[in-house]
Amino acid sequence: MMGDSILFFQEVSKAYGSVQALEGVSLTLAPGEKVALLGPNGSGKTTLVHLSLGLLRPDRGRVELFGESPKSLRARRRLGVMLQSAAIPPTLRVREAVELFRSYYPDPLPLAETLHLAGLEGLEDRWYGRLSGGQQRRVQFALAICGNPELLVLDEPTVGLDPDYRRAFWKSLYEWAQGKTLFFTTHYLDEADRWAGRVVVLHKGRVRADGPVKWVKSQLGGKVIRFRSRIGPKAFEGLPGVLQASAVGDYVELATERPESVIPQILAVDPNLSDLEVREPALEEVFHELIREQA
Ligand SMILES: Nc1ncnc2c1ncn2[C@@H]1O[C@H](COP(=O)(O)OP(=O)(O)OP(=O)(O)O)[C@@H](O)[C@H]1O
Repeated sequence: MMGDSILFFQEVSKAYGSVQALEGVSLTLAPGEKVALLGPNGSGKTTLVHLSLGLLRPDRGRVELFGESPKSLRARRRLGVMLQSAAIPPTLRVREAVELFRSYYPDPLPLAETLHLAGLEGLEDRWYGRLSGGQQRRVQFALAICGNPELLVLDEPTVGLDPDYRRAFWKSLYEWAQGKTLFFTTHYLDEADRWAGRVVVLHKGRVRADGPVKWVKSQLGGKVIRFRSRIGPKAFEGLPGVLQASAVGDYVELATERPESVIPQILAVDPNLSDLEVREPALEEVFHELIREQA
């Protein structure tokens, strides 16, 4: 395996019948990394997560968790997991569920701290099956962190959470996750942008981009020039160095690789433009571009 990696994939492929879900995926997670796994529906994210956890076997290649088979009990005791669905008995009370899961781990978090981090205070005596979908998600989060694991794997953890709790969830997670390794999938690109130090973009079962968020953003080499103008985006579209022009609310936005050469030209087209700024593209813009390139 690679050094003291937490998770290691080497040339991993997995097919379901004729559907090639993953193809030649290599990936290493180092201790303490916060990694978001992104990709459109069906790109192979859940398959990759399930392989990491030993729930699936690769057809080809190698998967190691803490340097061992993901099926090994020793490796699993260092791992917390929150998947898209959870088989938790409906008549188990919240406190009982957390106590049960804590008992699987050698050095669990205190019960009160777990309940606090997951926002479950006041719900301890409720049956799991009688909770709302969002509350059940909180219980699943509590079960994922209650063992105080070194690696936390989360598959779309914030689906079904309202915006307030989504924010609270990430805040709690980060409070807990100092020094831990985090691997999560999400369709909310703002979550990856804000909370991951590194993003891996999957598309059609292959890794399309892998690196620090800033690096992935610079992959396309682009910047966005934004300004207010009475003249519409069409007037700027054909200028040399402008890749794309669009109207966003009152603003015109231009994608370019050479803002320094484009700015004098746009000032020549509209000397009265205002609120000029040059910014990095949002992860969302880069993501769609990366996928479009490969379509
Ligand atoms: N058990 C299965 N049997 C057959 N095909 C499957 C199975 N599980 C997944 N697939 C297919 O494998 C591909 C990858 O699916 P996967 O669930 O890994 O994607 P995903 O990126 O997690 O998608 P989503 O964002 O929709 O959750 C898809 O084409 C999917 O239809």
